[in-house]
Amino acid sequence: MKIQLFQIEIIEGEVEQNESRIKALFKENLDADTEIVVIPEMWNNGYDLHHLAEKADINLTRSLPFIQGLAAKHHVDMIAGSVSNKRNDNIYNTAFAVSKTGKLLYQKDKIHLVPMLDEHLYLTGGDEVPEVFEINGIKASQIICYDLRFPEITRFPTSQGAKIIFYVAQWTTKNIDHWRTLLKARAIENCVYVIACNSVGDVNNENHVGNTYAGHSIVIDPNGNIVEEAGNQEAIITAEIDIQKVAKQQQNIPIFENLRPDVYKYAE
Ligand SMILES: NC(=O)CCC(=O)C(=O)O
Repeated sequence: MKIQLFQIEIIEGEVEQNESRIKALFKENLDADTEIVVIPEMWNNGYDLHHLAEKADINLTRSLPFIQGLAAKHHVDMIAGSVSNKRNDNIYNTAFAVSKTGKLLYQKDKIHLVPMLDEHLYLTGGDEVPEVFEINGIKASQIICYDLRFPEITRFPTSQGAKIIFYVAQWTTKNIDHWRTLLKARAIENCVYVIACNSVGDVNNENHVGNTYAGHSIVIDPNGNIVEEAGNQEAIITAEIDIQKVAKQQQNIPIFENLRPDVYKYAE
């Protein structure tokens, strides 16, 4: 199965510009036999957090039809990154996925808000754990950026049978080693494919000047091997994955048979 990741710069506060860019990439860079396209976190406004009250989407009324139109036109399933999204007087960082027929396959809010980008000052965290859903006939789940640091929330969909975990991100260069190490760990500890799409470009959030988004979008197989990885500039990753490798790895290392939730605990 062929998957493409669009590692792009998100222009902060410029929804129309970001939409036009994504549209153009579909026209110019999508391979005819690609089954799933992945785009980064917060692709509508980026981290233009001061203006989210005016600029965030409202209950996906703009972003969802935009992605549905692209998916249907290009006949491809979409891991549609995430967008800033107003709902019930709160603003969330909402991930979603759409099928090639335009069906909304999945929608969840980022749970843990990233203090290093002041997200917690402007957004509301979701309170539902990511779950498994089916995309292109394969069980998968979709997790947003900083939530990668909390392994429990990957374990839930993988224990439900997810074979691919998609991470959508605007992860910064300060912690690029964490990005690569944690993504590898999630693949190895769950024996699944990890497919992670990051952005590039400067962080313009005024409290974080000098920081940049790190790129290094990556596809990692269930044994922790890197299938494809981008550098720190805009790039399209094209990767072929063999989903049978998940079952083989889970037979070789039967972690899901050996789980002991009756023993695991947290300190109060
Ligand atoms: N957008 C994010 O959640 C950024 C997370 C990040 O950079 C990190 O180090 O964690």
